[in-house]
Amino acid sequence: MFRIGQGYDVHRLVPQRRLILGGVEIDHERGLLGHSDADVLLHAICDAILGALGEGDIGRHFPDTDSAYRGISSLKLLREVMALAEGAGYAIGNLDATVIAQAPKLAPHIRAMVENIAAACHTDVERVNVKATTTEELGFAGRREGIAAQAVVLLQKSSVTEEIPF
Ligand SMILES: Nc1ccn([C@@H]2O[C@H](COP(=O)(O)O)[C@@H](O)[C@H]2O)c(=O)n1
Ligand SMILES: C[C@@]1(CO)OP(=O)(O)OP(=O)(O)OC[C@H]1O
Repeated sequence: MFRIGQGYDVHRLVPQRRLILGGVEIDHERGLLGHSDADVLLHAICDAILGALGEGDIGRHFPDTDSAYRGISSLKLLREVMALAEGAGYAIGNLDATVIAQAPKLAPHIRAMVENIAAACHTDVERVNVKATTTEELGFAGRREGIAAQAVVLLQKSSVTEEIPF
């Protein structure tokens, strides 16, 4: 009836790439490098859902050797992952994620990220939480070399989610 999963991802910050987090394009002097749009937050969420389903990871479902995924919006990947969950009879119980970034300041963008994630997962914004933290200038994130994200997702059988409001 319940399945829990966690996800973690890191992407490198480089010049001349767009910075997209939670499906939101953020004005910044560098962006994340990847085969897709490198949306590290959505990748961590995809992995958490896949983990809850016992379905491996994002690289297994969307290999970075497949040109179909070059530059793809990770919102599309999240919708596909969610379709797998729904096909197995699951809906989001709740989802919590943290973006680990020294910069830029993400607080002004969090609400838009939550709305994108909730829409892609066919759930209410009340079931989705996104946080941001720096690492106090320690480590790769602190040196602004990359951005990391982690996520935890609880999946519930859809029948339960319909009966029990959040
Ligand atoms: N990239 C970030 C990082 C953090 N925030 C917000 O600032 C708060 C304090 O961060 P600490 O790392 O000093 O704990 C944090 O709780 C976030 O609200 C942010 O907006 N963007
Ligand atoms: C998302 C995919 C899509 O090809 O590519 P990347 O953007 O490189 O992201 P990563 O987190 O390395 O996961 C692998 C791939 O699934």
